[in-house]
Amino acid sequence: MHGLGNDFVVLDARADALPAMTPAVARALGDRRTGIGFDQLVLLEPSATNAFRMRIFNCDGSEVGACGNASRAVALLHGEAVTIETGSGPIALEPLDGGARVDMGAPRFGWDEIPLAYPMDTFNLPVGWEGLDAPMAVNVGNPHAVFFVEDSHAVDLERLGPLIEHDPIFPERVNVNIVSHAGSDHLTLRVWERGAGITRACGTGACATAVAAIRRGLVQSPVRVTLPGGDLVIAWEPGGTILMSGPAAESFRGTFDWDDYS
Ligand SMILES: N[C@@H](CCC[C@H](N)C(=O)O)C(=O)O
Repeated sequence: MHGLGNDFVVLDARADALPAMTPAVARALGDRRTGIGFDQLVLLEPSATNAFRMRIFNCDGSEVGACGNASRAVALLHGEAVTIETGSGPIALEPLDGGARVDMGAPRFGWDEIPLAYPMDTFNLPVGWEGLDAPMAVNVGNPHAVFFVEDSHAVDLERLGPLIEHDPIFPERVNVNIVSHAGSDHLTLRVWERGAGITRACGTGACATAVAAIRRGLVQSPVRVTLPGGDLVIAWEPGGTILMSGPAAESFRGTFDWDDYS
């Protein structure tokens, strides 16, 4: 499945259990030349607290708490409104025609909630990397640094993305968002994803970016966020939860032999 070209392999183990997923199996499946290939692997499992549980693995094998685009894909697959368990708490999915709306929960801004290595002002982090300065740090189920620039396409994200992702001030690494202001309710965004690199779209990146831009007074909710793969609409009022709307699609279904990857 994919959401704006951010692509996923979705394994549905809600009714029939699969062998245990490990970082090594996720990495092997995620290899675009020797495996199936994806930005994220999504594993659906039974849940003790909600309708079912969604686990998310980046293509480097790391397990993470949230994925906005995959949440819309899972909403489409499930086909009816449902609240599910994720590593970062429950989220509410509502399928729409050709996509979904997801309540991603409330953003968090505490330095230890991002998390950062030590106390810092998360509204304007007092740090910079070669001209990329003073990002806002936001956790929307996963950690994001949001940099506002004049022209997001002029930034060498391929080179700076991994530098920032692995900077020791982010002990759990970070997703890197480069945003330019396109209008009073419109932003343009490119994302270097933690554990996956540059993707065509990042749903949580769009959420973190819209929240950061609203907090800085640059735009008003709802915000249209244009990513290389297309547009998402993000609604958020301070103190509330984030509503993300956008498309999702199924690409194909198939089978593979687990033994080839373990
Ligand atoms: N593609 C995603 C985010 C996936 C997880 C992220 N790379 C992380 O490590 O936190 C999205 O659509 O939100």
